[in-house]
Amino acid sequence: MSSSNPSNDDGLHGVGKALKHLDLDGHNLPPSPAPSTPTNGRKYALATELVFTEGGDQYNSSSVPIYQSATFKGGPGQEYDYTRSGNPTRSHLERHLAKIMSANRALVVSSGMGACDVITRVLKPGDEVVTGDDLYGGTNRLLTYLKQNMGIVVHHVDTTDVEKTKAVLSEKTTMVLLETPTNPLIKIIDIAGISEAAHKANASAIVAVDNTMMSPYLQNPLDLGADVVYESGTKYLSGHHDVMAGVIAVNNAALGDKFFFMINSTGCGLSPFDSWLLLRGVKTLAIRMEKQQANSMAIAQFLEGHGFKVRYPGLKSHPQYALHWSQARGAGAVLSFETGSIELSERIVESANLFGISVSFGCVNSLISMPCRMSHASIDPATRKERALPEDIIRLCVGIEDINDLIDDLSQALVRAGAVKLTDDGFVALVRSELVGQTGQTTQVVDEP
Ligand SMILES: Cc1ncc(COP(=O)(O)O)c(C=O)c1O
Ligand SMILES: N[C@@H](CCSC[C@H](N)C(=O)O)C(=O)O
Repeated sequence: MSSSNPSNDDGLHGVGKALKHLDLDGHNLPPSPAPSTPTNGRKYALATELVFTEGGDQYNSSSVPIYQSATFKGGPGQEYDYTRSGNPTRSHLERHLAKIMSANRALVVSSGMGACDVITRVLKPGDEVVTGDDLYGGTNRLLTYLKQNMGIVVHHVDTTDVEKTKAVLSEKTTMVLLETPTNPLIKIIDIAGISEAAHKANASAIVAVDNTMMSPYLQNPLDLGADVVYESGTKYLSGHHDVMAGVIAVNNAALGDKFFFMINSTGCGLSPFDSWLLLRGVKTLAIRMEKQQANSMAIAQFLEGHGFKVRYPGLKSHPQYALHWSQARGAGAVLSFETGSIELSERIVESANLFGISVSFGCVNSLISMPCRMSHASIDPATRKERALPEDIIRLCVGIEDINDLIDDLSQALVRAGAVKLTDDGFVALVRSELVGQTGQTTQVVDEP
């Protein structure tokens, strides 16, 4: 790896020149692992930028080296002294992510919830947060903790409705925290509309968007007026369920510095090896996402075509189809559907074979889960009811397997679970009145949301 000594910038790889433009915060960084494009913004199409990195080390390594070192020798003034504060492998990943997230600065931490923690640490007692009524269970849990223990006022509103959201925004609003599509109800939030309203109510309000469901390949909230975008890198960015990570990206340098301060102070920066794994995963994001969405669309159409109520923004029946496509470039690969009965949903989930029963999404393997029992179990039943989260909802997180195998697997699970009745043309979902007492099971029909 080149040292910070300018005499080593011999121009052989153009690294010395590129450096002048490397850091938009004005830091004149040494030629340690450089991003592929020496400017913020992209030179190539996103699919190309995802794979295009130039390490610039002295051996021209094709893969960025893992600097598995806690400390760096040298003394004051050097760029890296201690991995909690900074590490070349992590820096390379951060610069690469900034480029693909349309940001001036990206920071990587040890999980998506770690990212949410870093962002919400800027809040002070008395500050007000406006957020949605359908949120990942862990985010809801952290916000509830802040409300109950840290004196933060948290408003949960139906953020699909800009007018209802405006009604709770005020000069006291310090942060607006959005998810779109939401997990697990796949509701769509107008990022530009709410960002504008939030900044009108309080010019210094921070609009933070959890972009985990879409990834930077499909949606760039910073381009739509958000101040912060964060993601669970555990999902699409890495893609193989072999690493936990969180990513935060901003254009505002002061905000970036505040988040870096928190990361260095609390020690949640991503480890060198996990940074390397995430960088490797990001390179295949485009190809994975294309295949996962194509499979998801086919599955959504299959389920809807057989009479199930499906929530997926790729379907024209999605109530916010137009809004979603006005701000995103694809529908993603998470969909949910209802059966009318918790027991029936359980039997479907247990009858699937290729769809593994697991929390999380964004992996190359397909997954099936019941959010109320799994990812969202930390939201108490009364709150779930209040927020119209159907107890029977099944979430499918679609992978890259062969689509015929996935549809066969799902068909068998639906038939084995007794969720469908056979017709001359194949099968169709049972309607609620047909569910009561079917196949001798104790099937309790859940209320229509
Ligand atoms: C939408 C969303 N945001 C954030 C997180 C938190 O990510 P992590 O599990 O990496 O902490 C998750 C899932 O865990 C999620 O589904
Ligand atoms: N036991 C975990 C559950 C993780 S859920 C992971 C993911 N966000 C999903 O939606 O499936 C916890 O309590 O956080």
